[in-house]
Order: sequence, then structure tokens, then C-alpha cells
Amino acid sequence: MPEAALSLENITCTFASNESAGKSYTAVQDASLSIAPGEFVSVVGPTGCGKSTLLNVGAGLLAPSSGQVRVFGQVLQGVNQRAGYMFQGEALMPWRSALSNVTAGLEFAGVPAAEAQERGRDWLKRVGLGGFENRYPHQMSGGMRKRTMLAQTLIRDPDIILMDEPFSALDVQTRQLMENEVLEIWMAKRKAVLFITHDLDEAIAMSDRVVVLSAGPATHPIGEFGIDIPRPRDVAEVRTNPRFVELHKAIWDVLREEVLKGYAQQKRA
Ligand SMILES: Nc1ncnc2c1ncn2[C@@H]1O[C@H](COP(=O)(O)OP(=O)(O)OP(=O)(O)O)[C@@H](O)[C@H]1O
Repeated sequence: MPEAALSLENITCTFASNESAGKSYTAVQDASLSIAPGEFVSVVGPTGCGKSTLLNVGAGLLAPSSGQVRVFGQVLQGVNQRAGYMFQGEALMPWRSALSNVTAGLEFAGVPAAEAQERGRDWLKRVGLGGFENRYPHQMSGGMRKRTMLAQTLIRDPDIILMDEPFSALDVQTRQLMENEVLEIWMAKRKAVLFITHDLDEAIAMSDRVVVLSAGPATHPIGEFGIDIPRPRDVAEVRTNPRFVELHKAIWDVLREEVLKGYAQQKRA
């Protein structure tokens, strides 16, 4: 079997409880998940189940209580340098222009300013923001800010792309445009992607494989579905494909109960 780009092996994450001293909460328990080079994998699960926790472990931003992460076969220690991470919220620096936000990672890595700027302009064009280099985050729409974040994530050409509900704050049309753009970029580069979403339609439309997580506590994968719908795909059109409808039903059968459990837990909390 070829070496996985990213492999989470028997990950458990236990946090000290913020509410009651001395108590702990095991968000994730014995979760294993691996992504092949070039594979697009989505993880879906009920709200609060531990999706971001798993992604943070894969990014090397959170050390698991037990288990290990391998990146192209090497045990991960510290931050995952082969990965680019696109966060759920707004992560642009308000005092920097679009261009300067996009080039920040290159600057920090010591790339000469002229080269960084050239690559930055090129990436801004690729995400449809040519001509908006000098806009500051507050002068951009939500979609433009997300495009800037996408360029910021991809400019370092990471081998692994980690995305945490990157488009959840966008309106449906902008969201579909951006999903198609991400697919187009991914088709050209074929990097390993771990994509977190609570939106099953988005997961199926984008992915090679969809992994379903159980409701927390002690979240772990409970189902895995290969998405055998031909590419290239248009995320809006693919939804009417009979295979899409079939897969949606099969995955929802597994996910539905977990969503209900997650919802009941949130109401109790
Ligand atoms: N640093 C922390 N300390 C304590 N508890 C935490 C910490 N990080 C996460 N948790 C808890 O772990 C659980 C999983 O959180 P996580 O953010 O991974 O869920 P999620 O599935 O990404 O949520 P959402 O769908 O709302 O984005 C939650 O109950 C959360 O409160």
C-alpha cells in the first residue's frame, strides 16, 4: 500500500473541563484516519463532536493525549510543516493588505520580498482577486476574504491541505463558486486534502471519500464511503446525479442518528 500523506493513528484527546475542576472530557477516542497523497477526504459529524480537534492534531497544533500522527511515514513532532491550514473563522491580519496577507507565510519562511510579491500576485489572480491586491480585509466582502485566505493557504504549495469548514459563513452562491474553484485547483495539483464540514452535500460533491464521525464524547469514525462519481464535478450539478442521491441516502442513514444525539447533548449542556 502506498504511504499515506497523513495518518492519524489511534488518536485520543482528553481535555481538562473548564466548568468543573478536576473533571476531564474525552472529545476524541481511539480515532484513526488516513489520507493518501492526492486524495480528497471529507470528515462529517454532528456539531461539537471533535472535527476541529482532529484537524488540529493533524496540523500539529494540538498534541493528542495518546496515539500518533504520521506525515508521509514520519512521526509528527511539533507543527506539521507539510500542511497548509485554512481555518473556519476569519484569519486575515486586518493591518495587512490582501497581497501582504497572502505573502506573509512566504515572508516568515524567508523568501525574498520580490519573489514573494510575484507569487502573491499570481495566487491572488488564481483565486479571482487580480486587481484587489491593495484592499484591506475590512474593504473586502466575506467571499473575497475567503479567497484571500485560500491563496494564503496554498501559496506555500503544501503537500497536505487542511480545511476546517472554510466556506460555512458564505451565502450559497458564493460558496458553490468557491467549492468549484477549490476543486479546480485541487484537480491541477492533486494534493492530499482533509476537509471538515457539517454539510453532507458539500462533502459528497467535493470528495473521493467521506468519513462519518460519531457524536461526542469519545468521537471516532463510524463509517466510510468512497465517492465514485466521475470528475470533473460541478458542485451544483452533481447534486442531481442519481449516484449522488444514492450516496447521500446511505451516508445520511449513518449520520442522522449521530446528529440527533449531538443535538440532544447540546440541549442538555
Ligand atoms: N481546548 C479545549 N479544552 C476543553 N474542551 C475542548 C477544547 N477543545 C475542544 N474542546 C471540546 O471538545 C469537543 C469537540 O470540539 P471541536 O471543536 O473539535 O468540535 P467540532 O466538531 O469541530 O465542532 P463544530 O462542528 O461546532 O465546529 C467540544 O465539546 C469542545 O467543547
